[in-house]
Amino acid sequence: MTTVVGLRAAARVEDAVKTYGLGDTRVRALDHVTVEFPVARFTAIMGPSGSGKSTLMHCAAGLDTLTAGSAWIGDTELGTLNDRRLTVLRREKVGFVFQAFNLVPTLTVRENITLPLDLAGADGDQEWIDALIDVVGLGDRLAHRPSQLSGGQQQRVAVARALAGRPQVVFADEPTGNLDSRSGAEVLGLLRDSVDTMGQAVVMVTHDPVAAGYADEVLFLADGRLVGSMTEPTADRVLDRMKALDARTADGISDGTAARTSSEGADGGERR
Ligand SMILES: Nc1ncnc2c1ncn2[C@@H]1O[C@H](COP(=O)(O)OP(=O)(O)OP(=O)(O)O)[C@@H](O)[C@H]1O
Repeated sequence: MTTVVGLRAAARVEDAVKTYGLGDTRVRALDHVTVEFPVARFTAIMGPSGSGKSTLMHCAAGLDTLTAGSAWIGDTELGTLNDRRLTVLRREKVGFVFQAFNLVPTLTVRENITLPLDLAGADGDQEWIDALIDVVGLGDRLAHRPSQLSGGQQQRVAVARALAGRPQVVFADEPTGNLDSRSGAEVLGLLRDSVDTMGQAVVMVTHDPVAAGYADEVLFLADGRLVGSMTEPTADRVLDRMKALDARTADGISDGTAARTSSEGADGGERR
């Protein structure tokens, strides 16, 4: 089992198994995965297509349920919550950033940013909201609707919205997938800043080695298993590792020993 010495977990899954379908069509999307997402750390999840990245993120974020094992946000095990309490926990403790921005088209920029707080009936910390608006650089666009913004600006609104309620953890699913490289860099810089200056926990699924290079640690999945990790990643090193994983997947190599332990993961991948 993975252990993170001295780092508090904002979210974690333990011995997570997720299967889809029945009989011949049964797919094991997660195969006994144990991982922690610490406070004040930016974790990227990478792996070949179909390796289980989205499934891991969705189950860790309470958007989907595990077949076996447990998922936790802070001290709360998600499997113990009914639908209503799970919805409240997601609203109060989790921030989401999606590839497609998912802003509400009829609301202004400011209304989109404060939406999670408004839904929770909370006033929020206005100073904090103003600071966020400042950081995302959209102070002169607050009365605009999303359709009046560029893709990069829309995603910056989405990041501000995810951070508005100071959630326990932010999950970002391909947040730069629809952006050009400059806008992508701005969004990744914002996520990075939220980790460095606010101690935010950020978990990001990405196919992009450059995006993964912004993280503190990259976790690699293959065939539903955690097969390695890399701390202090660079785009080049991540790309090399992905090439090796893709080759391994293409060869159909699955040696059954992929579940990671704390000392596994090349490149000094032991978790800090
Ligand atoms: N709702 C579903 N029903 C059946 N099988 C599913 C479902 N969702 C995912 N799967 C299967 O589970 C496995 C993992 O899928 P997942 O979407 O988590 O992979 P991924 O690594 O995010 O892939 P990609 O990089 O292509 O988005 C795949 O084999 C996929 O076909």
